[in-house]
Amino acid sequence: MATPPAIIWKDAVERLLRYRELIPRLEVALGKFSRRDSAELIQPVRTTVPLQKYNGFLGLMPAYMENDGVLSTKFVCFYKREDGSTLPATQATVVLLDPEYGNVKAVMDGEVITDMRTAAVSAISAKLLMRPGAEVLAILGTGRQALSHYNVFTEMFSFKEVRVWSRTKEKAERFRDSVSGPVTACVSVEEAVRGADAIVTVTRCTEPVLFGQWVKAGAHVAAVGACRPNWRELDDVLMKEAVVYADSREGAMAESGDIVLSGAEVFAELGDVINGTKPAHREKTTVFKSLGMGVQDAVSAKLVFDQWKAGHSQL
Ligand SMILES: NC(=O)C1=CN([C@@H]2O[C@H](COP(=O)(O)OP(=O)(O)OC[C@H]3O[C@@H](n4cnc5c(N)ncnc54)[C@H](O)[C@@H]3O)[C@@H](O)[C@H]2O)C=CC1
Ligand SMILES: O=C(O)C1=NCCCC1
Repeated sequence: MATPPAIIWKDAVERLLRYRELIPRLEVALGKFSRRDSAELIQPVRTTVPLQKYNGFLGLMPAYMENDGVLSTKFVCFYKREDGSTLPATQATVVLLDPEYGNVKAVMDGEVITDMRTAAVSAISAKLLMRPGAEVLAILGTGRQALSHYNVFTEMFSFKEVRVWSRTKEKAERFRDSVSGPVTACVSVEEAVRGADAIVTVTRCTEPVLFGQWVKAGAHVAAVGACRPNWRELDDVLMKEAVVYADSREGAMAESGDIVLSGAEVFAELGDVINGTKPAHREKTTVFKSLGMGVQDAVSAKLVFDQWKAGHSQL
């Protein structure tokens, strides 16, 4: 009989997940995904169920990696919250199953996984697409994803200046005061992004906040919010001028308002660049459109579970 599932709470996930172990595993998984070898990896575009009354969605994000023996699904609720709402933008749980028996091996907090794997994939996009010698990072938004992106970008790269923008100066200043490194709190998006080499958009907005006219030629943009086909973070000018990369082409075509409504073409997936089948246009303005993928959660959950098991076998 199967043993009861492990329940792995948020504080344990926080303790067990580390970018230095996560990032190389995500790079391998992105490459596998872009090879579209169903004997190795199956990950459909997520199913979304509207939660109309609450202005949100339930996303179901399964993934199966046969050779790695990993079967998982994430349940994530995400919301278009009204201004001033203190309710969370996303809530997530990851379930890890035994692919042979179908029993649940672990149920774990998915918030830390979502924060960290999303930021890690944006950092991979910057590693592949940002110009060498990048000095200025701008982050638009000051929520959970802003913090995880700040953490991994400052861990992986040596920016001389980090700027943040939020809709109120107080929020930008609160973010600045909550992190250990130097940050400039900006009062306008334009002030934050003018001259920036890397720009991360992690807002809950549904209309464009980042306009191409302010973006330095050759900058790299990791666009993380706006994950519905009628939501936007970036304007048409930027979408049409930039070379656009995505985590999943099918996901981007189905879910990204920035792509669907601008008519921009997805040039390549990050996995194509990792596999060497498509070039990294570092010399051009690049946009990485992130939607999030079940396989990113699967890899993260396996890492958490393996570390959790190792810790428990020593007891
Ligand atoms: N691509 C991916 O894999 C993932 C994307 N997301 C998306 O990333 C975004 C940020 O998520 P969290 O940091 O968890 O949310 P959060 O609620 O912690 O932070 C959201 C930030 O956006 C700001 N904001 C809210 N409405 C805005 C508006 N109309 N204009 C400008 N700023 C606005 C808030 O003040 C806050 O700074 C959301 O859109 C979420 O759906 C979240 C998880 C994964
Ligand atoms: O991949 C995810 O997880 C999410 N993507 C977009 C919306 C929130 C969660």
